Amino acid sequence: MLRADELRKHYPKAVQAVDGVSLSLNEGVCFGLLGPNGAGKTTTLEMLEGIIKPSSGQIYHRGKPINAEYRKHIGIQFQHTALPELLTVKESLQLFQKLYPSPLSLDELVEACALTEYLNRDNRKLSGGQRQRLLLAIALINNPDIVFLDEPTTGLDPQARHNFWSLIRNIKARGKTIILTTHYMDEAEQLCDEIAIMDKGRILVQDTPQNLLANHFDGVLIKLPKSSGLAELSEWSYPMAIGDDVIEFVTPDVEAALRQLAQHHISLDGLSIVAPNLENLFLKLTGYSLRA
Ligand SMILES: Nc1ncnc2c1ncn2[C@@H]1O[C@H](COP(=O)(O)OP(=O)(O)OP(=O)(O)O)[C@@H](O)[C@H]1O
Repeated sequence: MLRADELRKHYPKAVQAVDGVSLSLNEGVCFGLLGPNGAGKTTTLEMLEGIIKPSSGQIYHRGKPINAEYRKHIGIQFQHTALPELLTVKESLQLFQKLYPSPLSLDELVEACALTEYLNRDNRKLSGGQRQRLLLAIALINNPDIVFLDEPTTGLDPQARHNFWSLIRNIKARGKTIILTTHYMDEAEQLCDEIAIMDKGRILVQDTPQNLLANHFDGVLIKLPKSSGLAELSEWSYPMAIGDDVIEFVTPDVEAALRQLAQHHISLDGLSIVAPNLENLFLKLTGYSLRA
């Protein structure tokens, strides 16, 4: 559906924002682009959307280099969009419908984005979650093949985020290819078939979340409070990550690790055993903690 070869973007008097990104996305996948602030996600997305030109590299849609036609096949939900003032949700959708030769009907948009209750509400009175749903409906108006979502749930409360996730799943079930950026690792784990983690303009890893975790972690993560004294031990088999309050290590053999802790008289109070998740992987690869 979409392929990018060796995309680079250099801004004058600035860093190399994107430094050789290649991607290949099949139809119907949900692809997540993750990375710390300034990693180059938005720049990559804007090149894939055809909004900015790469300094070098090429993008192909269904095997052909992208051109003016491409715009007709994509929908974009921008991170920051000003909605028309003094209009209701219904009037806004009708306004955007006029921009396209064969837009989706109001009923289809309202159903896809769960907007029935808010149709007659003034745009300015929408909550964060309702606003994002309207912006998603606007992105879907031309019935695109590919939908781009730039941090679609940033700033939403947990319930609104979960509601938005179910809309994205519905859109995916309609066969759309979805490309999203996010700072939320649980969002990527929930929604994405494939993810790429970027840093400093380059893709560090790209695969399914399951494969990435299986390839980077050999076992489970054991966490102990720092006060357990584990950090002070001179003889310990597993590499430890020591945080302000917590010590973590990965082990393929939980029983052996627990036996070792007991032999060293380390208290197991507050011990937890968890499966490593994308957040642990992100920290391992980039060394940054994530913005909430
Ligand atoms: N128009 C521009 N002119 C100059 N530099 C830019 C421009 N846009 C982005 N940059 C720089 O390019 C780099 C990548 O920025 P980009 O916005 O793509 O990162 P990001 O991963 O989307 O970050 P965030 O998560 O904060 O949105 C940063 O160093 C940024 O300052």
